[in-house]
Parts: sequence; structure tokens; C-alpha cells
Amino acid sequence: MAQLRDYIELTKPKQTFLLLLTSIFAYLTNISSISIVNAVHLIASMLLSISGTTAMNMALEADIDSLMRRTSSRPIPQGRLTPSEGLIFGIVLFLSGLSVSLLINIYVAVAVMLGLISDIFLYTLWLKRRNPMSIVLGGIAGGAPALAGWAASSGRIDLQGVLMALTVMLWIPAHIWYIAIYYKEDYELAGIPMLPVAYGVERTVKTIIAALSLLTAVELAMFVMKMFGFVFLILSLPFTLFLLYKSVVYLRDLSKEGARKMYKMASPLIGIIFIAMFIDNLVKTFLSSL
Ligand code: HEM
Ligand SMILES: CC(C)=CCC/C(C)=C/CC/C(C)=C/COP(=O)(O)OP(=O)(O)O
Repeated sequence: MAQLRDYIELTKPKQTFLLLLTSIFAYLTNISSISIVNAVHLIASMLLSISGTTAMNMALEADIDSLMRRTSSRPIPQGRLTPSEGLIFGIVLFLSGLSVSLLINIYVAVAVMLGLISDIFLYTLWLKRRNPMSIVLGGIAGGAPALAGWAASSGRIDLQGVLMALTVMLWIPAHIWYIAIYYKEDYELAGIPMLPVAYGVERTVKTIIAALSLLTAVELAMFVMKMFGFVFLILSLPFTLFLLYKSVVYLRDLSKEGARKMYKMASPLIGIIFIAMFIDNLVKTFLSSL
């Protein structure tokens, strides 16, 4: 049982759940074309491929995880699982998820492959240990589940799918860089040049503010281009602007404890935005049926 718990920990359940949520709600924004079979295939494909990618990431990062307070208690640094056990587990899960994605359509499989390439090859193996802006390309992995959900219901990868993925990517700087400010010493110890380590806290917060400003612009663009309506705008814009405002206020603080609060405040935003997309489409579909 302890081993099963360790294997589950390799999949980062909380992160995987929220990533799955973005995929499901991206899928449901095409309410007129959903099918139970496709929805089940999407959920299975995302759970398997996201968990697999995350387990591969943990197996490949066991060395730096053992150097960081936040991650040193994980199964592989603690020797409860070996890196090769973690890698094989991740590869099997991922390939299973990719196979299921092909049951839906080729575009979902493309999004799954984008997630793997971005998370493992661009971020984990190449950029994270070398480049302070690693999460920009690593962020494509974060947007991949939303792209997969849209592709599963629309049958294509188009501008709307790309903008929905971009929405996640522009939230990621607030998500990870507030964590990185809080754990700055950890990343320094492990030699990981996260933005706060390389350019300091103030520069990092200003970059987060720029990303949240772009996120606001993308939300407005999706409204102007009639991809989503007023319901989406009034449910997501205020929360985005609130996090933007609190980030500007945090510029005068820059404390570690303040960073932890900002990280916790950032987490729900991406869920709120994708639920807003779903509710907007639900209301639009209901009104058009009257
Ligand atoms: C480049 C992309 C990303 C990176 C580098 C990243 C990194 C991290 C890190 C370092 C943590 C803290 C883990 C810990 O507590 O030890 C975390 C937690 C988490 N991440 Fe991400 N993440 C990324 C993308 C995402 C995306 C796209 C989502 C959801 C859509 C997400 C959802 C979560 C959640 C829900 C948690 C747990 C929060 C908690 O424990 O309170 N992450 N992530
Ligand atoms: C469809 C598909 C396969 C999508 C992949 C989605 C996915 C796993 C996104 C997470 C992105 C990511 C780079 C996390 C690594 O965090 P980290 O290594 O910096 O975190 P840590 O320090 O806590 O290990």
C-alpha cells in the first residue's frame, strides 16, 4: 500500500486535478457537440498523460529534488522508489494516455504530444536548469490540456483553442513565480536559475504583472471576437484584475510570507476562468434555444 501511495505522489494529484479541470471545461464550452464516450476518453487520456508526464518529470529531477526543502521528501529522493521505476511508470501512463487520445481525434493526440515535448524536453531536460524564463516554454505543457479539451469537442485546433491554451500560459507566471519567490533559497541551493534567483524579486513581480496584463487582454480579445460573451467577461475579468491589483500592491511588500499568500490567491483563478467559459456557453446555448 505504501508503494501505491508513493506512485500516486509521483503524479502530483492536486496539480493534475486542476490541469484536468481546464481540459474538461474547455471540452464543455462546445456544449452542443459533446458525447459521453468522448468525454470519458478525454478524462482518461488527460489523467494518464498528465500523470505520466509528471512522473517522468519527477524521475528526471530526483537530483535537484533531493537538494530542495520543498521536494526532498518525495518518494524518489527518499529512496522509496528508484528513478527508473518512476520513469517506466511515467512512460507507461503517458503512452496509455496518448493511445486513448487517438480514440477521440488526431488533434487531441497532437495536444498530448505538445504537453510531453514542452514539459519534458523543453522545460525539464533543457531550460529549467539553465534559463530564468524556462516556464514560458514549459507553460505550453500547462496549456496543452485545455487545447486537448477544445480539440476533443470542436474536432480541430483553431484560434479559439490556442487563446484558451494561452489563457493558462499567461496565468502560469503568477502560479509558479510566487512559489519561486517563497522558495528562493531552495532554488538557489539546487542551482535552479528561476527568475527570482536570477533577476531578483522585484523584477519577477513586474514580469508577473506584465503576464497578468496580457491575460486581461486575451480575455477581452476572446470577448470582442465573440468567442465568449458577457457572462464569461463578468465572471473572469474582475478576478483577473483583482490578482493584477494585488500584485501591484505586493510590489511594495516583496516579503516571503506575502509571496505565499499571492501564490494561494493565484491558484483558484485558472479554475474560475475555465468555469466562466463553460457557464457562458451554457447560458448562450440556453438563450438560443428559447
Ligand atoms: C510551467 C508550468 C508549471 C510549473 C513549472 C508548475 C509548478 C508547480 C510547483 C513548483 C508547484 C508546487 C508543488 C509543491 O507544493 O511542492 C505546483 C503546484 C500546483 N500546480 Fe503547478 N506548475 C505549472 C503549471 C500548472 C498548471 C497549468 C496548473 C493548473 C492548470 C497547475 C496547478 C497546480 C496546483 C493545483 C498545484 C498545487 C497547489 C497547492 O498545493 O496548493 N500548475 N506547480
Ligand atoms: C497533455 C499533457 C501531457 C500536459 C502536461 C501538463 C503538465 C504536466 C503540466 C505541468 C507543467 C510543469 C512544467 C510542471 C513541472 O513543475 P516543476 O518540475 O517545476 O515542479 P516541482 O519543482 O514541484 O517538481
